Formats: sequence, C-alpha cells, structure tokens
Amino acid sequence: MTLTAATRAEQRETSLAHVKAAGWGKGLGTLARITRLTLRHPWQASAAVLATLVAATLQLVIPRLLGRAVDEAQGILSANADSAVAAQHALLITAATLLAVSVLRGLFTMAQNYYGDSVGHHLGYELRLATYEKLQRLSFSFHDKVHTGDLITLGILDIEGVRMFFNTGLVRMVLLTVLIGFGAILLISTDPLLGLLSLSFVPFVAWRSSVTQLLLRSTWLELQERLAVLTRVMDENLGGIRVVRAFAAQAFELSKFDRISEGALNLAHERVLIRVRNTSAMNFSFFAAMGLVLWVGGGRVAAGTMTVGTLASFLTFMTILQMPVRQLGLMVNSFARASTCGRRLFELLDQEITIADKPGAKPLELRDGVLAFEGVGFTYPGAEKPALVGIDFTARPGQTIGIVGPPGSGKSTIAHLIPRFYDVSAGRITIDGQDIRDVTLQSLRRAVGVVQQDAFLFTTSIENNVAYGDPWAEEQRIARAAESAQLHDYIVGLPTGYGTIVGERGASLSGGQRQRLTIARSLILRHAILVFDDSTAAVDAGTEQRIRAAIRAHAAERATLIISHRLSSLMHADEILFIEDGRIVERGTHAELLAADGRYRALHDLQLPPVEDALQGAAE
Ligand SMILES: Nc1ncnc2c1ncn2[C@@H]1O[C@H](COP(=O)(O)OP(=O)(O)OP(=O)(O)O)[C@@H](O)[C@H]1O
Repeated sequence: MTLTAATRAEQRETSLAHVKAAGWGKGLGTLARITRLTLRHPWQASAAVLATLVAATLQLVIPRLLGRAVDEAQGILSANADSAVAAQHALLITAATLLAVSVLRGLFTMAQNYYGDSVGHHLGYELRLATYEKLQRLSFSFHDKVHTGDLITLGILDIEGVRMFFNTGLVRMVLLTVLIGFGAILLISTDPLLGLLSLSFVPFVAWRSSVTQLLLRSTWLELQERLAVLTRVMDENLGGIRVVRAFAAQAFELSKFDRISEGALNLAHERVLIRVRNTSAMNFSFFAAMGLVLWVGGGRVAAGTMTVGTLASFLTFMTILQMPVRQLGLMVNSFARASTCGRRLFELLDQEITIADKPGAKPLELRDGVLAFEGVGFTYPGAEKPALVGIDFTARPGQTIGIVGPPGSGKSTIAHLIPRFYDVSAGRITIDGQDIRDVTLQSLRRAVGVVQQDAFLFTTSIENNVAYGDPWAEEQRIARAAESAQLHDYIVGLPTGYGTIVGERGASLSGGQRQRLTIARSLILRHAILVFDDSTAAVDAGTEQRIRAAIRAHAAERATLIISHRLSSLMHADEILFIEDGRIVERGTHAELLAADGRYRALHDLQLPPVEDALQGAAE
C-alpha cells in the first residue's frame, strides 16, 4: 500500500462528485464493517437507538400538546364563568403533560448522547489499540514505503472519523428518519396543503446543508494538509536549528513559514464564507416557508376552518424540525468521512504481515550459536537490483567476522537479515543449523543483538535506556554494560548519574556518547550473536579500542559481526569480507588481504598509513 499517494488522492474524495466516483459499493462495504464493529457493544448501541426513538417520538408530541394548550387558552377567553373553570383545569393538565413530556424528552436525549458517545469511545479505544499493535508487527518493507506522518494521521484523525460514525451518522439517521418521516405523516394527515407548505423548506435546507458540509469537509482536509506542512516546516526548523542559524537563514525560514501560514489563513476565510452564505440561504428558505404557512393558515383561521391551536402546532413543528434538517448535512458528512477514514484504516489493519512466525514454529534451540549465511541473496521489495548476491560465511562462537566495503555495497543489509527485519530472497541463514525462518521471531531476536547505525534513544533516564531489553536488570549489570561501552565514568560524573534523563532522542548527549549507550543497551542482553553496524563511527579511535577489548572479553562465547568503514575497527577479525555491489569480492584475515594486494589493500593504504598501522599493531 502506498499510503502517501493514497492519502493525497483520498483527501480530495470529498465533494459530492468524488463520493459518487469512489463507488457507493465500496463505501457501503466500509460503513457496514464499521456498523458491525459498533455492534460489538450491543447493549450500549441498543440503548442509544432506543433512547433516540423515544426522544424523537416525544418531540413529535410537543407541537400537538402546544396547539391544544393554545386552543384551551382561547377557550378560557371566550367562555362564561362556569365553563372557564373547566377550561382552566384542562389547560393546567395540558401544561403539566407538556412539561412532563419535555422533561422526559430531555432525559432520553441525554441517554441517547451518553450511550451513542460511549459506543464511539469504546470503538475508538479498540481501533487505536489494534492499529498500534498492527504497526508493531508490520514488516520493515511496509514501514519503508509509508511516511511516518501519514501513519500518525491515520492513528489519530482516521480513527476519529470512524469513531464518530455511530453517534453523528447512524444515531442521527434514526432521529431524522423518525422526526421527518412521522412528522410529515402527522402534518399532511392533519391538513395536506398546510402540511406540504410546512415541509417545503426541508428539501432545500437538506440539499444546501449536505452540499455545505461536503464543501466544508473538502476545505477542512485541505486545511489539515496545510497545517501538516506548517508542522513539518516548524519541526524541521527546530530539529535543524543549528543549520538554520549557521547559514543565517532565519529570514528565509520565516518567509517559508509565512507563505504556508497565509495559505492556511485564506482557506480558513473561505470556510467562513461558505458557512455564512449557506446559513443565510437556509434561514431565508425557512422563514419564507413559515410566512407561507402563516398566510394560508391565517386565512383558514379567519375563515373559521382551522383553530389557532392547530396553526400554532404547525409553526411549532416547523421550528422543532428546523435544527434536525440542518443537521442532515452533518449526517451526510459523517457518512462520507467514516467511509474515507474507514477505508484507509481497514487497508492498514488488513495488511498482510510478511515477517511472522510460521504455523507451528518452535523457539530457536541455541547450542553453540553458530551463524551461517548459505548462498544468501536479497532484493528489497520494489527494487530492481539485488542488494546482496551469493553471500556465504560462517561465524562461530568466539569468532569475529569483519565486513567492509564502499557505501551502499550491502553491509547493513546483511545486518538486517539476521534478526529477520527482511527475509532472504535466495539461500538461507541458519543458527546452529536451524533456518531462521523456521523458528519463532521472539526467540531469534533474543539470540541476535544488532547495534544499529542510527543510535536511537528514548526520552527517559540513562538507566532505562541501557536496560531497555531487560527492564528487570540489576544495577550492577547495567553498570557493567556501561563500563564495557566505556560510558560508566562519564555517567557517574553527571549530577544525577544513571537517573539523568536524555533529551528527545538523546539530544543532550554527544554522537559518540549516544553510540556507546546503544552498545551498552545491547551488551546487557548477552546475545549469542552480536552485530555492530558501523556503531562506533562517532567514537574516537582510543575509546573504540577499549570498547573492542571489553567486547572481546564478552565475545569469548559469542559470534560477533563488525561492520565498519574504519579498518582499525575490524582488522583484528578472524575473517574479513570485502563487499562490493552486494557480492563478497575479497575475503581472508587482515594479513592475507594485505598480501592479496587488492581492494582491501588499497583501502588500507588510504586509511592507515604504514606508521599508524604499526602503532595499531602495537596497541593490539
Ligand atoms: N529499505 C530499502 N529499500 C530499498 N533499497 C534499499 C533499502 N535500504 C537500502 N537499500 C539499497 O540497498 C543497497 C545496500 O544498502 P546498505 O544500506 O546495505 O548499504 P551499506 O553498505 O550498509 O551502506 P553504508 O555504508 O552507506 O551504510 C543500496 O543500494 C541501498 O540504496
């Protein structure tokens, strides 16, 4: 799924024409699925619908009672003293009934809102959890394609669109059907002409309010898009604040922000205009209809063919009906929004998880921890050229394999295949003879530790960052891992030591300190196989040597892979693989590769002039 493109395309799917073009069938399928999800809460959903039915019926009774009250009041005025008492009594009963019906209607409307919202909130909670869980399990090939921002939008705005559907779409539909449907029957059966005149504003207001809401929705989506760009610009500006200041680019950044901000302002202005224009048109049609009813009805009252009370009940009914009819647009909007948001959300929830446990997969049985690549080939999904071809090597416990090669040659790809971030396209990878695709992911990832190029840290204490893989690790273990990563002395020198909170993504630490913290995070877990993917690039040579010595002490019982651009990081390895264009083009020990006088030798002479080499050798 290319969500970025889909998002852009679907965000325009908002005007009436688009809703039609999108195909009612698919849209209805999505709405049916949302409805099925809401039915997982049958009690609350039934209570909401029942309360709506009762509230709407009671609302229909109010104009009748009011009309009767008016007739009774008129009766008091025109009656003699005796019958006036009886008429007053009747008016009191009608007034009390009216009050009771109004209070009951209020209570049932409260219940309708409470249960309607409750179903929506439960659904929102479930969908948020399901989405987050899915995102945790989806393979990297999915995350490579989809922009993180789009996933966040999906997790917030789209779930909101689906969540609101029950109350603002379905429940409102029940309310409007009862009010308009039964109301029309009541009015027309009382007086066909006056009934039709009373309802004459309904089609126009329903049409205008639906079109307005769809227009507002399309501009709302555009506004969201512009605000998202504003957020991105601000985020980038703050993230790259040092670059901006260094290039004295504040004025440029400000004008960029101002331009997008102005676009958002214009759109907001457009929205206000749409709303104001349509509200005026709807008000006009309503009052025109009311004028007609007063004119025709007034004539009938004057001719004595209709009571004042009946005319009053027509006018009251029109007033009551006005608001729900205007809300028809909100209902149509809710249907359109739920259908778009739901389709996007379900597309994500239905994504196939390509990297998953095979049915009946067993945990990895670790005996020695021998890692073997057997003729491994790999092509990234959608890529034309393979990233790796025919990779063969074996790493035994206590052994170190060094991997070196030019940028983009496929070194990190080798690291990503071992914990199954991706599955091989050819050949196989085994640990102690077991194909890693046949064992459970959990057991595999417990056995393999990858210290990644990108030293990502969480905004929490240093202690929590080191113990991320094992939150129950004791203090000594945490300190020992930090010591091996040559970070302990620095940490204890901090005023709050291991409790120091690292800033956003570790911003308060230097690049080298961040890398050493991620090394400590991996060392604490005692993986059977450890992979360092260029993870000491930001560490000075002296510190790196000390880390290497400490790792070697740990590595006595594990297989280690070191990927690096810096030869000094891997020249001590038992076997060094020189990768180019995804193939091993040279292999051997440091001495063998120097003697071969090939690419490795050329890189060596470039990086380590003879004097430094001698010093390195002495330090080993
Ligand atoms: N997620 C991805 N999707 C598609 N192609 C990718 C992806 N990641 C890497 N590649 C491509 O695969 C090839 C190998 O990339 P890889 O990251 O393994 O190289 P590398 O040797 O580790 O590079 P460097 O030394 O710069 O880190 C490159 O051509 C790269 O563009």
